[in-house]
Amino acid sequence: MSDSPVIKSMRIVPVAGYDSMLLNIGGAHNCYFTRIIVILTDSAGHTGVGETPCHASTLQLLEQFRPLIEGSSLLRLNATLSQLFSSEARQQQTSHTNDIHIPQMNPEKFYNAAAAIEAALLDLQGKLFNLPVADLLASGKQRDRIPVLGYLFYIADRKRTNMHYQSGEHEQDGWFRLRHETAMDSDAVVRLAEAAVEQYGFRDFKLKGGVQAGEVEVATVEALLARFPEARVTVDPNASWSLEEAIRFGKQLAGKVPYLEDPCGAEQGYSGRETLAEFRRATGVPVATNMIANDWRQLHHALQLNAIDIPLADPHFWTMRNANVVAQLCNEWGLTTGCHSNNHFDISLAMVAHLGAAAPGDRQTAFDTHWIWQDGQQLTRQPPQIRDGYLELPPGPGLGIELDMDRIEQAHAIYNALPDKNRNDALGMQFLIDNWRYDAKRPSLVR
Ligand SMILES: O=C([O-])C(=O)C[C@H](O)[C@@H](O)C(=O)[O-]
Ligand SMILES: [Mg+2]
Repeated sequence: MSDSPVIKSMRIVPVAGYDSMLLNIGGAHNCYFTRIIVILTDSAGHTGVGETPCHASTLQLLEQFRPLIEGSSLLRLNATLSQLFSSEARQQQTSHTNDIHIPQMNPEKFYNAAAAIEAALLDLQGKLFNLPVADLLASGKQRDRIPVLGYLFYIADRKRTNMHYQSGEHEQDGWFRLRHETAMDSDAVVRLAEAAVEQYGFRDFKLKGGVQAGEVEVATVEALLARFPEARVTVDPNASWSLEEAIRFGKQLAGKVPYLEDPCGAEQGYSGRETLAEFRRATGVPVATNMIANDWRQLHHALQLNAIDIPLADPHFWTMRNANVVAQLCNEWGLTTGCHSNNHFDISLAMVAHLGAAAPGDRQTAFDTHWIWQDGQQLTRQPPQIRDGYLELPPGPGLGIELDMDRIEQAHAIYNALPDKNRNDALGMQFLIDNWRYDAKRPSLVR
C-alpha cells in the first residue's frame, strides 16, 4: 500500500464548445454549451479524466472537494468517494427536482461534481491495473460496443438571432451541414435522420419533443417510422403532455414505439410517478425516464408504483459506479437499462461507452448521446467512434482516451470569453417569441 500512487494534483477546467439551435421544453440551446473537465495526475505520472455538466456551483463544489482528493491514495478510491458522499455538501443538496436537468433549473450539483471525480479516479485505476474502466465496474466488461440512438431535435432558424451559431455552410452536404439548418417539420426531421443514418448507421432514434403540439410531434414520429420501418423510434416530450394527452398519444403509438420517455408529469395534485403509473396501465406502453427516478429514493418510489420500465441512469447524475448498480438492478428485476444525455464532449462519450459495456444482461435500450451534434470538437486524440449504430469501446486501459491539451486549452479559452456561463435556453427562445418563459406543462412553441 505504501507504494500505491497518490493523487498529486486536481485540475478543474471549465470548457465550452459549439451547438446548434436545438429546441426543447426549456427553450433553444445556446450557440455554446459548457462542460467541466476534471484532470487528476498521480504520483506515477498518469493522468485520469472525467467530464460533467458545467455550472458555477459545480465548479465551487469541485474546489471544495480538492483537499479530499489531492493527497489521497488511488487504491483507496472507495474511501475517498465515501468521504464525498458523507460530506456536508452532499447533505445540503440531496433533493433532485422533477425537471429536465437543464442546469439553470436544477439545484442538484453534488452528483455532477462527484461523477467527474469518480470517472477520473477510475481512469487512473484502470491505467494502474491495465484494465478498461468497464472491468472496474462491479459487473465487469460484458461487450465491446453498445447500441446508441440518433438524438433528433427540431432546429430553429439561427438567422433569427444575433447569437454566434456555426453555419455548416463550408461542409459538404450531409450530417455536418444539415445539423445547422432549420428543421421544424416532419420532412426536415426525416432528412436529418437520413443524414445521421448515412453518417453513423443508427437503427434507433429519439425525437426531443416538448416543442410543438403533441399531435405534431406524434406525426413526426410516424413519419420517421414510415421512412425507417425497421427502426426503433421514440419521443421525449419532457412531461409536457397532460396525462389525458399522454394516454391518447400513447394509444396511437402503442405497438409502434419501444417506449415513451416522460410522456407526462406531475399534475392536479398527483406526482409524476403516479401519473406515469396510470399512463402505463392505460396504454401498456413502456416508460423511460430521466425526470422522476434520478436517485435511490426516487427510484424506490417509482418502482413501488410500477411507474417505469427504463431508468435512464446517466453517469453524470448518478456517477458511473452507481449507474452500473442501477444497470445490475435492472438486470435482476426485469427492467431495461438505458442512459440519458446532455450535450457533451468525447470524455463523456467514453464514460458512457464504458458504462454501457459493463451493463449486465441483454435488456439494454440504445443509449442516448448528443455527440453527433458536437462530433468534430473532440478534446481527445482519438475519440470513441459511432459506427453502424454502435458506440465502440475505445481500446486501452482506463477510459481508453488520451487528452489533447491544445484543444482543451482552446475550449477553456472559449469558456472564459463567454458572457453567460450557465446554461440558459430561454435566451435563444426569446428571439423567436417575445418575453418567452419556461412552462413545465406546455411545449415551448405552444404559447
Ligand atoms: O432526455 C432529456 O430529458 C434530455 O435529454 C434533457 C436535455 O436537456 C435535452 O432536452 C436537451 O439537450 O435539450
Ligand atoms: Mg428525457
